[in-house]
Amino acid sequence: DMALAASRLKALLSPVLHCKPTRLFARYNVAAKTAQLSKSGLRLYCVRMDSTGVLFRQLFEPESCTYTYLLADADTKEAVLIDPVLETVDRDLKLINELGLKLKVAANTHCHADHITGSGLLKQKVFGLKSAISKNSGATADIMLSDGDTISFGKHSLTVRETPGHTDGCVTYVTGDQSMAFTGDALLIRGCGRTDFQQGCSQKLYKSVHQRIFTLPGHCLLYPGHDYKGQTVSTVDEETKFNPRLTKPLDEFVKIMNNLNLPKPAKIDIAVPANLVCGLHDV
Ligand SMILES: N[C@@H](CCC(=O)N[C@@H](CSS)C(=O)NCC(=O)O)C(=O)O
Repeated sequence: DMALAASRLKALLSPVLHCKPTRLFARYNVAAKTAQLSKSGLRLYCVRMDSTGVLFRQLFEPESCTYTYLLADADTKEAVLIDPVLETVDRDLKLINELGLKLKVAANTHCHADHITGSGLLKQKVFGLKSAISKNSGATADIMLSDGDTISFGKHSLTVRETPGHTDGCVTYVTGDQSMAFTGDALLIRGCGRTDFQQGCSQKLYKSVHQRIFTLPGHCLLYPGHDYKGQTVSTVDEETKFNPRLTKPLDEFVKIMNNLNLPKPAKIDIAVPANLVCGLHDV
């Protein structure tokens, strides 16, 4: 009957549309709405529960335009938080508690320069929580990650791919089925992380993206560490076709990166030292 057909269609379309239909409207003109949304206290996030039973939330911190990602095993309730932000720790914990999840690991994609990580404060608030960061980051954490390491949550896991270039310690976290990758600041949607401080190197970044991210399956969903225009998700196929920087040959890419002329992140002088020790609250 019609109801059954409609529910089957919805189920079929769900992974394609990715967001709950009501949230799809928020995708349009999101840049113009971001300030308004944050003022009204509404959370801008994307929802997914795929057939493998990974529960997923994309959370946004509007001051630094940082994405935090929550992934959990829907059965065991074990959860991982990628790139938590100090200012939104209570929001994240509220959601984690509402969903009945057990937060096991707070994993950073790198030592951030623009905001303070929430890992240290989370460790104070969640008994047994472990922090994780690349061993090449210069920072301290409970779990020091190397290429190929995995972070498990229930029957699921994230695999570490080292993607240096924005910083030496940048990593991309890839789900076990390679359907999602969390690229931090190595690859942004139609952009990439800057390479003008913290060991930044445009040649290294180009190699990382081409060899470690663009080699993932074309349908792999790419979730960046930031977005300044309201974009939420991309795919390997899309970025290999439309990324205005990384589709260029290496020499042109290097020229683009040398001429970005971006102002220094406002919080760099407090964020970097704090993030070397897991945020203001220490490991
Ligand atoms: N205005 C922001 C900093 C914006 C910025 O520099 N973003 C970084 C990632 S955070 S270090 C970046 O790599 N941007 C690339 C780009 O093309 O925009 C602030 O003051 O915090």
